[in-house]
Amino acid sequence: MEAAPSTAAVPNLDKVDFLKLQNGSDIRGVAVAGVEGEPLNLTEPVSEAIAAGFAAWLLEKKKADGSQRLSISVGHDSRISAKKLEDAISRGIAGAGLDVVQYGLASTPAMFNSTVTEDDAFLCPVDGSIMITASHLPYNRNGFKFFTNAGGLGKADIKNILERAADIYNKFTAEGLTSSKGKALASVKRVDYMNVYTSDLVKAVRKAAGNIEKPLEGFHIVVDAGNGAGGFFAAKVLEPLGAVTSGSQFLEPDGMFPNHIPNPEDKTAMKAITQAVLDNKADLGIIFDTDVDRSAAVDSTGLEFNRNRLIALMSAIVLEEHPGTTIVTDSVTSDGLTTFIEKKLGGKHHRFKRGYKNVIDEAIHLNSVGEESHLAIETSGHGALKENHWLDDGAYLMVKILNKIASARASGLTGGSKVLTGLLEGLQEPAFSVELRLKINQSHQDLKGGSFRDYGEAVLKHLENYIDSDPKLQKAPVNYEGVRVSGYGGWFLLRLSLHDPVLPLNIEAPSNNDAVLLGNVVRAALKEFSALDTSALDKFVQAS
Ligand SMILES: O=P(O)(O)OC[C@H]1O[C@H](O)[C@H](O)[C@@H](O)[C@@H]1O
Repeated sequence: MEAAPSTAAVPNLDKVDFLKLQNGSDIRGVAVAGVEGEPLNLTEPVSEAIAAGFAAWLLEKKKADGSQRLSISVGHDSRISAKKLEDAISRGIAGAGLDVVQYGLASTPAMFNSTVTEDDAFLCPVDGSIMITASHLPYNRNGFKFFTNAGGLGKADIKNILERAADIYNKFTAEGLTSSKGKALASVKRVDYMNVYTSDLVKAVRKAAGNIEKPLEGFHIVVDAGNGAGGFFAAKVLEPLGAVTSGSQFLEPDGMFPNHIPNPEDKTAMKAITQAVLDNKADLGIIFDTDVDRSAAVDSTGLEFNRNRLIALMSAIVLEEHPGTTIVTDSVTSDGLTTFIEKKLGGKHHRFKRGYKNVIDEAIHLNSVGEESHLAIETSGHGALKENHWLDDGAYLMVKILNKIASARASGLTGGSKVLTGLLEGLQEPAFSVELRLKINQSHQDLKGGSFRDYGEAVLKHLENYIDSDPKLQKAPVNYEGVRVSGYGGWFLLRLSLHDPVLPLNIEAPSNNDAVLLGNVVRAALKEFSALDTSALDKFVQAS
């Protein structure tokens, strides 16, 4: 970083400092100081510049000619840095001459929805939208997700915005920053958009149940929002539909996340909602991540509908509506899921890559080339339906589940969540499954100054050749990511992480012993790669 010229209003930053904030199709950084080794990089001026960069990108995209004033909605999750970043973002947008519509506490899917809602009274549709969130990451982080009515922005757009932001930032003057404050005060409007969004969810369930006002009457459903932004689901969705929600927990927003990480992939979080269901003798439990684009559920016996089971459940629901359709998932899904989707449900399983944007884009692509697909879903709990604008929406996934129990009730079936559990009949689940994350040491001499991605690719290539020489192992005939191999009654997948210098290794097998045999194959194949930290794998095979 260069020294700041004395006239600068902000410390000087290079373009690369901005580009480091990119995390796939999101922006992520440190917004709260005080954690050792994690210096602040998502400051207020940086955020203001990023918002101005988005505004400039949007003006160009929409070819706005000045006759129409564009507007951008801004929402946030429960993080402690939310308010200051909301102000900074608003200044960036207003400074660029666009209107700002603040929603306050909101969910990521609701923000996208505001670009497609037709409702003048709520200043909708907006032209663009920004969600301030860092999903399930620790309290000191924050970030941004951007939307237009075409969906979430992709990687190339984010890079473009960050490049613009770097230029804008380095031209900030003290007067400019002061004047953007004035402009923001004048052009910010506040709207209770979550009311519109939640009433749409309520309408969807009522309609699916045959226009019954309270289709969930008699159901006891507990919600765990993990102190993120999803608490609205109990009072604004479930209760108007007639459900009892007592025993729901951690609904109050608290950016220190004092109870558990709001993340349906987290074991402690799943344990917490399961316990709440059992303690309250509830029919169903629902859990969200911080910004409500991911979710999972729990049936009345404590069976978790997350990961492969959530995909199986959603596939069963979607395939009833669209027989034969293709279900696009991420790469770490079980073999049993493929059998279930294809043999039991009569659909097609397209096992693609990890990353919610990847699976959604792939489903859109399949439709464009004539293969019908209605569901794109990841084991992480991200899921999107064609009928819902391919919007990655954890709350909508739960609405589909509620529709199922409400319509079962309407047609005279009793038994609460049993109708859901019944849909999973025939799903084979592995007796043993594990994910081990093998780190690449980026400063190791073996990288020879190259990127960790190049090194990771070399590891994968070597593993692939190694497998070819072992007749007990078979490479997956169709595979889009990493090296997936069957053997010893199970399978493993080694792939590059989407963002980190890590090779995640997933193993599923009929027993712990078989999993160790598979682990040993990988260990033997990788032993010469000294920049790869295989201690997690060593520990796994030695302990077993
Ligand atoms: O590749 P990994 O490190 O396992 O991370 C993969 C995950 O990254 C992010 O969290 C994305 O939001 C997820 O959609 C994706 O599944």
